[in-house]
Amino acid sequence: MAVRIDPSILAADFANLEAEIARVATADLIHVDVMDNHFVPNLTLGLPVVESLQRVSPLPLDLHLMISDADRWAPVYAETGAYSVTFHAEAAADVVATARRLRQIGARAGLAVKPDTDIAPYLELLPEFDMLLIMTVEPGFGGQSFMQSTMPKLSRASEAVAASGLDVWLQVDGGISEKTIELASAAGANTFVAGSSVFGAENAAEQIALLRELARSAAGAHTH
Ligand SMILES: O=C(CO)[C@H](O)[C@H](O)COP(=O)(O)O
Ligand SMILES: [Fe+2]
Repeated sequence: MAVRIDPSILAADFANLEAEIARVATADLIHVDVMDNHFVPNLTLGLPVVESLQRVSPLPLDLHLMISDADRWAPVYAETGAYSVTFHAEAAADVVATARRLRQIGARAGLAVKPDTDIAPYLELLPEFDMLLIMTVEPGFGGQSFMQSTMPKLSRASEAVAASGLDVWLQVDGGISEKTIELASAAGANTFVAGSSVFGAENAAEQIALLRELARSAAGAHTH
């Protein structure tokens, strides 16, 4: 089973992003948290920085938009050439129309839900998405504790994806470390965002390898 590790640059040195991305070159994707101080109470980076990262990153960019008015802005971010654009269900008026726009532009379309948002209404829309992001912390800040209470929702999504036969990735984001990744993998996640646990490690490549190995072995435990 494919396991993807996506370091979140929220935990990197923002003055040296190109060098920081080089430290995690053995990962699969670079996770970029865009926050607008409106949808979430924090402000990170926007289009000019995403465009610059797009020019220098050897790995595909996985944009996580924590911004209001996702219907309007998600396609604009996709136009930067990003590999994947994930927007929040809570921030979009028409999730299907927005996902279709993203795919038309050539990006993978991801749909994110906060810990308290039910995933059930979106599971019948699986063919419209390439990825579901089940947040495992309240979006807004790095370094928070993994919320195990989100695991039943992840299992439910995993069962729906398996039943559909579609290759929709299941991503988790928030508090993913060597202590929590097996739980998320056993519940069906295959795409793991890790900020502080990767960028906070002395040897980021070793930490990525460890997370990958733990996720792989725990995935074997998962049965539908
Ligand atoms: O979307 C996010 C926060 O809203 C980040 O991607 C996430 O928090 C990663 O940080 P950490 O691994 O340190 O929890
Ligand atoms: Fe994120």
